[in-house]
Amino acid sequence: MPAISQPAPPDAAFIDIRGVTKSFAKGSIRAVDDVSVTIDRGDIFGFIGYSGAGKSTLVRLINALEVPDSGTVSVAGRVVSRAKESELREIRRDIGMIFQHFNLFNARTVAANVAYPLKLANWPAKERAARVAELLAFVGISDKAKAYPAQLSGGQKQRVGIARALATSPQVLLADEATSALDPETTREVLELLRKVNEDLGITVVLITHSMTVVQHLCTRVAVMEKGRVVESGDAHSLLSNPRHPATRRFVQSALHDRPSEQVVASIRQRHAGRLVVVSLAGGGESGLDLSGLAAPATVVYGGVGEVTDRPFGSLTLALGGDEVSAARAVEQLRQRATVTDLGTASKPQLDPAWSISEEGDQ
Ligand SMILES: Nc1ncnc2c1ncn2[C@@H]1O[C@H](COP(=O)(O)OP(=O)(O)OP(=O)(O)O)[C@@H](O)[C@H]1O
Repeated sequence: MPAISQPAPPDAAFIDIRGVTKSFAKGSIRAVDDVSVTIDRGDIFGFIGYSGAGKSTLVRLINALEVPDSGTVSVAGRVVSRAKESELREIRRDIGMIFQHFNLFNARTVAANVAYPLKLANWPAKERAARVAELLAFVGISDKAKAYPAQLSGGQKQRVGIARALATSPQVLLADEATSALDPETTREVLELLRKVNEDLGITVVLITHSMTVVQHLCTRVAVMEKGRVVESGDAHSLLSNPRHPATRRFVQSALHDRPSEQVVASIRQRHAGRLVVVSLAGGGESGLDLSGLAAPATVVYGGVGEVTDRPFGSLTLALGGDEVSAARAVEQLRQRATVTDLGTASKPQLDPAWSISEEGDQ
């Protein structure tokens, strides 16, 4: 291994992005704006956010396809953001990447596509063939070794992409919208394969997605990006079940439709005079939220529930009946069991503007 001139700071995380800014068009587009994120070894870390948020640029900074204007990026103990040309090949061998449109060589067979990085790394032909066979078996397409990409389905093409990205035994796999071109069934299969890459091979997976499904099924940690900045980050389950930033709320809402907009609240109030509360399943324990034994009768009037990393999340809006005192007691009981947002009554509404998601804001 060639000498690497710049070791990462001693306290650096496995992937350590510190104060990174990257602009384009002579500084007029700030694609990544003072971002600091740490990713631990073994994480499945998702960058989420809408188009143009800066996700791809950030990931391209991790494998040194872009150089930051300021800040540093280090991966597995070395600074990649200022690596010399001579070091880049070594660094990229350690960081595999897969793409939305697979980026396969159409004129080469599956086996030749997977062998390509090994050829670049000067592996002898015999060892190359053995490694390719091993990789194709791992991704489950041994029978397609001699096929050409045009003869494969989207899911099979992404399996080839994954096998090729794993060829040189990287420590990190970057996935840029890797399932966006696939149907839901194939998406689930590819997500399972990525989980296997993480669990069986111990590879840290960093993915970019605008899909809640991907985050729900795969990510252990997430960072939400908006306008070049990371606006919220943390453990996937707690962040998605208790989103604080409006961008995160919109993201969860777009998939789960669990929280009523102001307009929906107004329409619910026409049918229910009592107090409305939104209870998040985040605090409801591993198995869900117990609604039994409340001091006031509770009617579910809105909500959405799903799973993240095999634990329930989402929220339910309840209309509490009975008198004011029993409703207040029921709210206290609910607060013992879950995170509660009190929307008040029609005569005393308490809608927190920061919490609410207007129809306009939904994307
Ligand atoms: N090479 C470039 N030259 C000029 N502008 C760029 C370049 N790369 C990215 N940008 C701009 O930087 C901003 C962030 O782009 P980026 O692709 O990182 O966002 P994204 O969140 O990945 O979005 P998408 O999901 O659409 O790819 C956008 O405004 C984009 O147009």
